[in-house]
Amino acid sequence: MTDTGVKETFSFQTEVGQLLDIVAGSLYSNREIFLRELVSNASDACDKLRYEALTNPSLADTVNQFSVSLEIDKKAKTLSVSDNGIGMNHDDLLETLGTIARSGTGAFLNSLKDGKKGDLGLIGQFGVGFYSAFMVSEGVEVLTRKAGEEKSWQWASDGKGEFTIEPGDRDACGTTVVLHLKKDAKEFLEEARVRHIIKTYSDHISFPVLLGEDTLNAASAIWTRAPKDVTEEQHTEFYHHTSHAFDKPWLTLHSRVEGSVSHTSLLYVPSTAPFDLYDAERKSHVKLYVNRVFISENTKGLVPAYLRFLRGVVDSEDLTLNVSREMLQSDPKLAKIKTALSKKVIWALKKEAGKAPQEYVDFWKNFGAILKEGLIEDPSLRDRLLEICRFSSTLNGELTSLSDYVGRCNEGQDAIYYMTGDDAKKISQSPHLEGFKTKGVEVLLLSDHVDEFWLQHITEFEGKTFKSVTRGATDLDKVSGNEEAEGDNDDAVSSALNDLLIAIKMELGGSVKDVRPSKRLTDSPVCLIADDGDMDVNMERLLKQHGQLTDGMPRVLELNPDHRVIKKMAERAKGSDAASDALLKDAAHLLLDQARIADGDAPADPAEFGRRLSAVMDSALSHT
Ligand SMILES: Nc1ncnc2c1ncn2[C@@H]1O[C@H](COP(=O)(O)OP(=O)(O)OP(=O)(O)O)[C@@H](O)[C@H]1O
Repeated sequence: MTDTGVKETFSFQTEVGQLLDIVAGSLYSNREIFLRELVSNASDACDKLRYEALTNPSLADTVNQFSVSLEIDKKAKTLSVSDNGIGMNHDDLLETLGTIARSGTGAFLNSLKDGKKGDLGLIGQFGVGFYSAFMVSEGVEVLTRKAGEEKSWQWASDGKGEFTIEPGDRDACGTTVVLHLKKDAKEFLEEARVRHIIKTYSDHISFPVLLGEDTLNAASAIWTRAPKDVTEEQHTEFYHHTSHAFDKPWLTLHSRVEGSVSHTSLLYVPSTAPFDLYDAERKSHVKLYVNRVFISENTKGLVPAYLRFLRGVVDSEDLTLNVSREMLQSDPKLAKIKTALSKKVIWALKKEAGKAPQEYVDFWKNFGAILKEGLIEDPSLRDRLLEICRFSSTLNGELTSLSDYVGRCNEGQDAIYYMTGDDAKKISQSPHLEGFKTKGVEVLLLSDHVDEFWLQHITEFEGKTFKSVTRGATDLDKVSGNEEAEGDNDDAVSSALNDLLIAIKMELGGSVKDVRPSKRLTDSPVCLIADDGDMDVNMERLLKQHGQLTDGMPRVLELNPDHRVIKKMAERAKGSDAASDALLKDAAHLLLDQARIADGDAPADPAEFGRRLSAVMDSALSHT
C-alpha cells in the first residue's frame, strides 16, 4: 500500500483487535512492563541502525550517540519514549503496528483460544510488545522517520479497532512513542516510579536511557561486565529482553575466550521449553554482536541446531564488521566459535547433571529430544553428548545415563537393549519385554522420534552394542539372570511345535517372513519382530507416518511355546490335517492380528478379523 499524503484510517488485524481488548481490559498487576517493552523496542531500533550504517555508507551521518530518552509531561499527562534509531516509514508502520509481529503474541492468543480465557498472567509470560502500551494508555501516538528517508509519519490509535497514519513532522530519524496515560495510570508520571522501573527492568540496555540529563541505567552491555558483577536479577532481566522469554534461566553461562578467535558469550538455558522448539526451521536464537555492534538475531552457523534452546549473545571482536550477514555465516572464524560454544555448553551440562541430578532431569525433559539431534549431526562431539543423555528404562520410573545402565548390566550381557516407540508408557507394556523383565535384564525405553535415527549412527557405548528387542534373535541365553526365567528345554519345544510352526507359516503365507518359537515372551502368546538386518518396526511406522514408505516388509511372527493357547494349537496341529482345519487356520490369522494390535497397529483386514473372532468364540462356547 502506498501513502496518499493525507490522514488514512486502517483497521487492526483481527488478532490485534482481540489482543487489544484483552490488554486494555486487563487488571494485570505487572502492567509497568509496558515501559520495559517500549525501551526494549527503542534499543533494538538503535541496534538496527548501527548495523545498517555499517554496510550502507549513506547512513553514516545518521549515526549519533545512540540513546533512549524518556519525557514526562505532567500537564499533558503524557509519558514519551524516544530513540534515534532506525525509525519506520509508512509501509513499516502498516506492517508492524497493526499486525502481530512477534510470534510469542500469536502463541499467547492461541493459548487463550485453547480455553484458558481469563488467564491474564499469560500476558506476562508471552509479553505483547508494543501493544502493552494500551494497558496504561487511552491513546498512543508514534512519530517516526526512517533513517535515510525524508518523510516523517504519525501513527495514532486509541486501541479500539482502528489506527490512523498521516504525514508527520520530525527532523531526524528515530521514533517517539507518546502515551496518553489512563486516569488510573498517573503513577507513571512520577519520576521516582519511572526511575525505579528502568533500573529494575532495563538496567542491562546497552544504550543510555535518559530522563532529562540523568542516565537511569548502567548503559553498558551486560556481557562486557565481569561475571561476578552481574546479579541474578540482572541476568533474568537481560534474558527476558534478549529472548522475549518470561521464565527464569535455568542455567547461565558467562565466559570469555582469548585466542585465535576471541569472544565473549553470555548464554542462558531456559527453564521452560520455548514454543518454537520443534519448528521445522530449527532456528538458533543466540544474538551475534561484533565488537558490541548487533549483527543478527539468528545467525546461521553460530550455534548448532541441536542447541537451539539456548538464548543470549555472543560478541567477538575478531569477526569482520563490514561484511554482510550472509558472508559472515561462512566465515571459518564463526565455525571456530561454534565449536568452542558447543563444547562449553556440553561440558557445563555434564557438570550440572553431576551437581544437581534432579534439576538436570527437568532440563532433560524439556530439551533432551533436541540435544539428541546432536548425536546425528555432530560426530565430533558424539561421545560427550552420549555421556549427558538420559533415558527411561524398565528398571524404575527414573531416567538413567548410559554409564549407569552399563554398570548394572548382568553377567554375560554384551548389549544395551532398547525398545523404540511413540509412547514410553505403551512401550513399557509391550510383549517384547516380557522375557527381559522376568530375567531381570534392563531395557531402555526410547520414545522420541529422533531415537530411531541416532541409533542408525551409533552402534556401541563402552564396548556394548545397542540392540533392539524387536529385531533379530534374542541372545538372552548368554545373559545370567533370575533362575525362574530360564525357558523350558528347547528340544522338547521344537518337536512339539514344529508342526504348528509349519501349519501357521503355510496359512499366513507372504504376510509373515517366518514363524519361530520365541525366547522373549513369557505371558503373551505371540509378538512380531523385525528379522536381523530388516528395518526396525518402529522406524517403519515412522516412515509410513511421514509418507516415505507405503508398504512395510513382512515380519517374523514369534510364538511363545509355553503359552496355553500355543500348546493347545500344537496338539491340534499334530493330531489333524492342519491344512483343512478351519479353526486352526482362523486362529493362525487371529494370532497375527493380536501381535499387530499389541504393537499399536490395526488388524490387517478388520472385517475378516471380526468374522474369525466370532468363529473362534462360537467354537469355544459350543465346547463348554
Ligand atoms: N521504537 C521503534 N523503532 C523502530 N521500530 C519499532 C519501534 N517500536 C516498534 N517497532 C517495530 O514494531 C514491531 C513490533 O514491535 P513489538 O514490540 O510489538 O514486537 P517485536 O519487538 O517485534 O517483538 P520481537 O522483538 O519478539 O520480534 C517491531 O518489530 C519493530 O519493527
